[in-house]
Amino acid sequence: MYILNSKQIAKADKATINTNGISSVDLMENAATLCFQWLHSRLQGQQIKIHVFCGIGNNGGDGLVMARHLHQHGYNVSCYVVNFSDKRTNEFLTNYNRLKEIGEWPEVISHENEFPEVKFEDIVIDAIFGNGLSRKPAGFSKKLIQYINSTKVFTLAIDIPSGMYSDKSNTDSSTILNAGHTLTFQCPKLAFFLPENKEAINTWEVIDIGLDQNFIETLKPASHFIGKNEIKPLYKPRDKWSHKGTFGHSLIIGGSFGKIGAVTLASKAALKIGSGLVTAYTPKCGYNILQIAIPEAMVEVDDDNALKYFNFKTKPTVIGIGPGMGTSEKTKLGFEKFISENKTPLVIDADAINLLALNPNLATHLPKNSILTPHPKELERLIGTWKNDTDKIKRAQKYSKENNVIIVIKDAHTIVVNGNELFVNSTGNQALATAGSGDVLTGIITGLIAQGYENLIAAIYGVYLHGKTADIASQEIGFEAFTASTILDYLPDAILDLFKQEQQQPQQTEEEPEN
Ligand SMILES: NC(=O)C1=CN([C@@H]2O[C@H](COP(=O)(O)OP(=O)(O)OC[C@H]3O[C@@H](n4cnc5c(N)ncnc54)[C@H](O)[C@@H]3O)[C@@H](O)[C@H]2O)[C@@H](O)CC1
Ligand SMILES: [K+]
Repeated sequence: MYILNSKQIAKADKATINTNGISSVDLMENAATLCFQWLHSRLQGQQIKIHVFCGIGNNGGDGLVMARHLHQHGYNVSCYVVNFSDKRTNEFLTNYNRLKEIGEWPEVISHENEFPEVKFEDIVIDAIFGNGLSRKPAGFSKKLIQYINSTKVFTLAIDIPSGMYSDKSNTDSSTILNAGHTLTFQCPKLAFFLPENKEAINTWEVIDIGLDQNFIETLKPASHFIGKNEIKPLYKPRDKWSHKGTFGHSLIIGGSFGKIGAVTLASKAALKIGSGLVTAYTPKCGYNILQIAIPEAMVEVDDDNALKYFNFKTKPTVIGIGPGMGTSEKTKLGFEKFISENKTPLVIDADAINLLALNPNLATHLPKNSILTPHPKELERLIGTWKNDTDKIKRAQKYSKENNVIIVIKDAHTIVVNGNELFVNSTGNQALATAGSGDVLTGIITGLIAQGYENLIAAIYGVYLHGKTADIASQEIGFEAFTASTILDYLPDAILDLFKQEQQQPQQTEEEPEN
C-alpha cells in the first residue's frame, strides 16, 4: 500500500473529483459517513457524551458530517466550531448548513474561556486539523489540544491527529492531539511511524474513500507500507529438482571472546530461512561453540579472541558481517582491508556499521546495494545526529544515494531506505526488544540473498518475516519470554502464514419474523 504525502493526497482528492464525476461535498459525505459507521457499529446507540471538535477547513467539514449523523441516530452529541480563523471552506459551509437544517447549531469556540467541560468518560471526535495543517497549532487551538489531552478522554481522530503533519515533523508534541484511535483516509501517513509521534498515534486504520487509483499510480509514490499483500508475491517457490547448491552459500563473519552467540544466532537464522550452505567465520575461541551449537554449519577461524585477518577460504554467495565482532584496533584494520578488497554482496550489521562510521571513505568501496541494518545508535554514528525524525529519514536517504546502499532503520516500525524510496514494515512488536534479535535479522536477510532474492527484496521480506514471528509468538507466549531464539522457532509459522486464507467474518443474516 502506498504512503502518500500531503501534496499527493491533495492532488489525488482533486483528480478524483475532476475525473470520477464526484463532487467534493459528496467525497466528504462518503468519507465522514464511513467514520460515523465505524463509531456507530461500536457504540450501538449508547448515550455516552460525544464532543465533536471541528476546525474551519475540510477536516472540520468531516466533523460536521459526523455530528449530523450522530444527531440523526439519537446520540448525545455536542458539536463545536474551533474558530481559529474567519475563513471557511465551501464543503465546511455546506455541512454547517446541513447541520443547522436538522435544528442543531454548533457552538463556536473563539477563546479558551469557551472550552466545554470534557470528562474522562466522554468521547472526543477530533476534526480540528487534517491534511491541511500548515503550521503548528498556536494560541487557543493549541490550548484546546492541550486541554483535551489533559482529560485523557478517548479521542477518535479523523484522518490524522490534529497538529500532526502527514509527512514532516512537528517536534512540539504539546501541540499535537493524543489520539486513542485514528481513522485515516485512503492510506497510512508517514508520521504514524515516527518514534517522535509515539504519544499522539496509538491504533489506526485506513478508511478507503475511493480516491482514483490510476491517478495515484501516475504520482509514482516513493513510500510504501509493507503488509502481507506486498510480501506474498515475493516468495520464491522451491523447485522439486533443486539441491543445496541452488540455495547459495551464506558466510557469517563476526564474534569475539564472549560474543560468539551473536554469530551463532545469525548463522542459525541464515540456515533456518533456507540458505543452502552456511559457514561461520569467527575467532578461534568460537570454533567449538559453533561446531557444537550448529551441526549444519561449517566453521572457519581467524586469530584467537578477535578477528584480524579476514582470510577465509570459502567462496560465498553473500556475506553477513558484524554481529559480536567488536571494534578492537586489529579488527578495525583487518575489516578496512577486507572492505576495500571485497566484491561479494554484503549485509552489514552492528560493529561492522560502527567501524564503517569511523572511516566514512570506506563506504565508497561497498558493493552496490549492500544492506546496512543499524539500530538507532548505530545509525546516528553513520549519518550524524538528526534534528527530528524526518531529518533522520532525509539523512538516511542521502547516505543511501551517495553510497548506493540500502539502509534498514530498525525501530518499532522498521523502515527500509533505498535512495528516496521508503518501505515501512507492518509487523513486529515489543517482544523483539531483546538481545540478539538484530543478529537474527542479519542472518535472515543474508540467507535470503543466498537463495537468489534481490538485495532490496531480501531486506523488505526479511524484516517482514522477522517481525511476523513476534506477532504470532506473542499470541501464544506473551512478550517477556520471547528471545532471539524464539524468532528462529517461529520462522516456519511466519512463512506459512503468507499462504493462510484470512478468516471470513460470518455474514449476519436478519432473523425471519415469526408468523
Ligand atoms: N474533498 C476533499 O478534499 C476531502 C477532504 N477531506 C478532509 O479534508 C482535510 C483537509 O482539509 P483542508 O485542506 O481544508 O485542511 P484542514 O481542514 O486540515 O485545515 C484547516 C485549515 O486551517 C488552516 N490552518 C492550517 N494550519 C493551521 C494552524 N496551525 N492554525 C490555524 N489555521 C491553520 C489551513 O489554511 C486550512 O485551511 C483532510 O484531512 C480530510 O479530513 C475528506 O473529507 C475527504 C475528502
Ligand atoms: K483531525
